[in-house]
Order: sequence, then structure tokens, then C-alpha cells
Amino acid sequence: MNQKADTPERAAERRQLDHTLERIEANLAELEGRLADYAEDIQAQKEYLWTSRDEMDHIEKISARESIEQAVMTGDNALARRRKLEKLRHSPYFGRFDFARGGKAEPVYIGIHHFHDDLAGVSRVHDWRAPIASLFYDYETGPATYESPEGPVAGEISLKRQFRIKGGEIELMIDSAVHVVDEVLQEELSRASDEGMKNIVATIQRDQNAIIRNDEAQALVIQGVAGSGKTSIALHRIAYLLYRFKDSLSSEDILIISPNQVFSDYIANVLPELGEETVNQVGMEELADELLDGQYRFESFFEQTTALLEKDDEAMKARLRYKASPDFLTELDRYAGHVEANRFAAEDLWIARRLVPAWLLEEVFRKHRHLPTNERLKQVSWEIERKIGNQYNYDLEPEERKQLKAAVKTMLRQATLRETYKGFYDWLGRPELFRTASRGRLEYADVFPLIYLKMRLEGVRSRWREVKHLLIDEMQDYTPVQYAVIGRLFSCKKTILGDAFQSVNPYSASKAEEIRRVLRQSSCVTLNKSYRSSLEITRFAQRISPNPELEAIERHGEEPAVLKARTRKAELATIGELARDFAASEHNTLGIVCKTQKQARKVFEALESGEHGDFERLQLLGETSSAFGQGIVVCTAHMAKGLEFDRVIVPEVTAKNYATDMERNLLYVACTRAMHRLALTHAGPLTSFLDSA
Ligand SMILES: Nc1ncnc2c1ncn2[C@@H]1O[C@H](COP(=O)(O)OP(=O)(O)OP(=O)(O)O)[C@@H](O)[C@H]1O
Repeated sequence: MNQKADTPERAAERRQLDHTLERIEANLAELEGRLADYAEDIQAQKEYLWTSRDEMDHIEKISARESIEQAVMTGDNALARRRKLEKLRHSPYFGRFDFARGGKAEPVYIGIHHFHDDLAGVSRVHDWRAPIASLFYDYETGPATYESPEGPVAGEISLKRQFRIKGGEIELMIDSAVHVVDEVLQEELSRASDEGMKNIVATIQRDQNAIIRNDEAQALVIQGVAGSGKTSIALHRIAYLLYRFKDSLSSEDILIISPNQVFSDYIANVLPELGEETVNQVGMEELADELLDGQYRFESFFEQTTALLEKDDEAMKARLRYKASPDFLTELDRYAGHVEANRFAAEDLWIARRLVPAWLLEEVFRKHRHLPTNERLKQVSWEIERKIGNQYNYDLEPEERKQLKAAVKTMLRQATLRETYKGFYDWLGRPELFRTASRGRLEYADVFPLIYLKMRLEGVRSRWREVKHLLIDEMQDYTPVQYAVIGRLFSCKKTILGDAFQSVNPYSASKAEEIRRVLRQSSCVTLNKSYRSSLEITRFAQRISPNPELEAIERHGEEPAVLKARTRKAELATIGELARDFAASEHNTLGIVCKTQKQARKVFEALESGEHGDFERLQLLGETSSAFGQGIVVCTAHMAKGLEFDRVIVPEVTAKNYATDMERNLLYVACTRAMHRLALTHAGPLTSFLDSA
């Protein structure tokens, strides 16, 4: 039933919607009144506190302040409810199903937020995260069961209906008896992109729902093909967990490790749209810098990838490959054990003419291996002093205490962390595997191994220790050592997602299985259905990096175009033409995705020069960019990871520019960013990756 004509069902739904909207308005009006009362009350209490402050004693003042705080909190809750009701006013729900538990079927409406009609004392719309709402995502008509806090509830769904309601009007209404590869989803996917990532509550698919609502896995590893909704699902999962565990989990307890600032900005809107606060986000490099107390300068992941693309340095590749291998972690562990066993050369010690045997010093030192080195030495001295006290019934004089501390300190074989780390490669008999990057910095591949060693030998400080749920996106770009550090640092639950086919740096990439080996107690799920791109674009990208498991959504668009130009200048003119065509279209975002930053800069400069037209919203993304915007975005495939655009242009798809496996991956990432249109340009022999495309 799709027709706009006013069928009896549609008319009934229209009445239902009007009624719901009236009830929302009534609740809002009542809330406005209460808010005004709260404001007045708070003001009056403040005035009273101020004018009576001289007559009040300390206890009375505290109690008056507490009463004001309480009133402010009540007011804040009312404000939050108002925000939700105002949102519901535009679109109170997107789904309905009629569910019978034995008796008569009752309609259940599902929306982005719960709407409890406080004035009538009834729930009119259920939050999409409520237990009963899972029926909407998991079943069509027929027998159905959901898990309530009291146990499973079985019944029968007799009707399932989807809506698109905007500005209080029903734009679309569809009954679905069969599975939801439906028109609503198709419509959602064919629309032009938004400012950033959007919520997908109305069209979450069954397998996606299972991931969102999985609240058991200690570490959930999601391997999903490009455009399978991994990032969207991960964010909806966070919103779900915040709802499900609202008494013990708040947005401050959640941390996202995100690939870069632009990505952080791109996803920043999803949680607020779902009615939750934004959560903390940190980049791997920022995390590394914190764990190293800002004491080491190091190359960035972006620089490492750029160096790999710009220099064909076999020795560097060998270093990266080794440091990303599971073997490396095993060896590093052995080395840490070796250093630990040999770093404290205990000797018999005479203090105040009393003997402290070497074995005792050794034993006490071992016992405190979890402490940072300085703390540990302090602890050894203190404990030995206590033992002298007990054993010999003698309290050390200040001078003797100093001697003890100095003697314990000299037993430690002092070496800086960097020296100890460098020593690993000598110990291994492969000193060539340690190289310094430009300006004396550490190579990026050495940063996390160094942190790992620090964790094992000295301990680290981190402001993230209290995190209760960790989300890691683009998991394929992190090595086993990085996961080992993460595993030690975060004992909380984790959601880890990515796609092995989209590694921008294959020399240090991880697959789901490898991650699982490092992070114990993890479970793995796979998503093979791709939603982002039209069927034509997905098929085209599949020829670059075939994945037989991938299932493309049946949504049609234009065939991707491979455009040959005679010269480089002519190629830039073609890009200019495509950009002008975009600017005149209904689309909002165009990504021009290049292989390297240098290439991106050239295209950007050509478009900025005005020679090819006047482009209002034109942006070049670099390593330090922090915002994702609409218009034309010129960037590298590395930066484009995780993002999507209505249209994508991939310049310089020549045999020279796209030749290695790494370049094949980058080309794949670039093409899979396109939702509706894709064009590739070249002024030289075409890359063989597109031969069959
Ligand atoms: N169930 C769904 N309903 C509507 N849209 C969906 C659904 N699942 C995914 N999408 C859309 O598909 C696109 C890709 O989603 P997302 O970016 O989360 O995928 P991804 O797997 O993280 O992609 P990639 O790995 O390629 O970066 C987004 O536009 C998202 O809104």
C-alpha cells in the first residue's frame, strides 16, 4: 500500500498522527508552564539565599544551595524532555506493528525517542531501543518473540507498517509483509548526502540489529565490506548501550579511537541526533603521545603511508612488515621478560651494620613489578627499611635511610626507554630493523612497541583508565602490538570494526582473526551487504578488489566513467568540467580522491585558480584538517577512509600511479566512497586494475 490516495488505512493513520501530535503539543504546553515555574522558583531561592545570607548558619547555607542544585537538576531534566518532544513534533515515529500476546493485537509505534504522555499516563511511542522495538527490526508478519527484562515474550505480528513523516506530514506509508529490502531503505539510500553521517533508525536491517543489541560480547570485532554500515551500526550500538545500561553507563564512559579529526567531525552528529551526548574521541597518535608523557617525538601514520607511496624503500617495508607480525609481539614479550629479569642487579647490602641479603632485595623488587620504576624503587627502600625495623628491631637514621635509597638506586641498570627499546634489536641480532625517522624522531612503527615495553617495564599513566566501552574504527590499520597496548590499557568492553580490503597500509595491517588472537574473549561478526553505492559503482569497485562474499544492494545509477585525456592539462580540464556539473546538480558532496597529498594539492590548486570555474565551497583536506564540509572536497584515499560523497572523481588512474597492491587498495577505497556517481580520469596508459573494469 503505497498510494498517496486517502485509503481508509491512510485516513486512520492520519488521524492517529494528528492525535499523537496533539498530545505532544499538550505535553509541551504543560512542560513550558512547569519550566517557567522552575525558573521562578530557582530565582526566588537564589534571592532568598542572598538576602538572608547573614542570618543563615553554615548548615543552612549548604542546605539552601543543595535545594537550588536540586531544582536546577529537575529543570535540566525538563529541558531535555522538551528537546525530545520538539524533535518528535516533526516526526514522532517511523514504524508501527500490531502485536498480539494471546488476546487482541495492539498497535505499537516506534520512534527515535520514547513518548510517554505524562498527562494521560500512557506510552504512545516506544524508543527504537526498547526491548519490544526489536520486533520491528527482526520480524515480518507472523509469530515473533522479543526479550523483555522479565524473559522472552512470544506473540504474533499481524501488521507491519513503515512511515516517513516530516514536518508532521505522512510523506510515505508502506505495509511490509515480506522482508525489509524495502522501498523506504531504497529511498533513504538514493538521497543526496547530508552534512555528516546520518542516523539509520528507520531502516536498520536484521543482521545490523543483532550487532547493535549484542550486549554480551566482551570485544565484538566487526569485519564488514565497504559501505556495510559498520560505522553507523557502531554508533547506534553506543546509543543502544547508553539506553540499555543508563544507570551504569554514561556518555563520558565511552571513548572512540578514530582515524582522524575529519572523520570525528563527520560522525559527530549521529549520537546527538539519537538524543545522546557526544562521546570522547581520541586519535591513535594523540593516545600514543599521552602514554609516552609527551617525551618522544615521532612520525605520524599519515607520514608513514606517504613515505611508503613516495619512496620505494624495501628496507622500510621489511621493518614495517616485521613489526606488524604476531612473531614480533612474542619476541618483544620475551625481551621484556629478559630486561625485567636483568635490570636489577641485587647485591648483599650493609646498612647500619646490618645485612640485607641480595635475594631479599631481588624478591621485593620483583613483587612490585606493576609500579612505575621510580615508585618501585621507593617502595623497595621503604619495605627494606620496615624489614630492618622488624628483623633487627632498629629504626634507620635519616642519613642511613638516604644511604639505603642511593644503594637501591645503583642496583638498577639505568637506561632510557629508547635505549632499552633499541637494545631489543641488538638482542634479536637484527639491529638493521631500528631506524630513526627524519629530525631524530621515532618511526611510527616503533611508537607502539616502545609503549608496550614501557607498559611492561615501567607502567604508563592514562586519563582513559575509567573508560567503560571502547570503540575502534578502521581496525585494519592497527598492528597486533597496538592491540596488545589497547588490551592492557582498556579492560572494558570493546566494539572494533573495519575492513581488511580497505587497508591503506598493507605492511602494517590486521585482519579480524589476528585481532582476536591478541584480544582474548572476543567474538567476530561479518557484514557482507553493501548499502552505500549504486549497484553499478559496487560492481565496478569489485573488479578492482574482488570479494566473492560481497552482496550489493539493488539500487541503480549511472555506470562509472573512465575518462581519458590527451595531456595532464586536459585531464585537469575534464576534472573542472565534472566539478562544474556537480556544482549545478542537486548533489551536496563531491570527493576528488587522489593517491598522494601532492597530487591532491595540484588538483586543488587547479580548481582554486578559477581557470575551470568559480567553486564556492572547495576544500583541501590535509593531515591537520579538522572539519568535514559540503561542496568539493579534495583529499587522499587515506583521508577519505570512512567518509562518503554523492559523487567521486579519482584522478590519475594510470598504470604508473596505481601499480602495487597498496595502490590497488587505495584505488578501491577511493571508488567505494561514491554513493551515486563515479568518474576516473587519466592522461597516460590506464592502470591494469581497471583493465577489466
Ligand atoms: N540499514 C541501513 N539503512 C539506511 N542506510 C544504511 C543502512 N546501513 C548502511 N547505510 C548507509 O550506508 C552508508 C555506509 O555506511 P557506513 O559508512 O556506516 O559503512 P561502513 O561499513 O563504515 O563503510 P566503509 O568501511 O566503506 O567506510 C551510509 O550512507 C549509511 O547511512
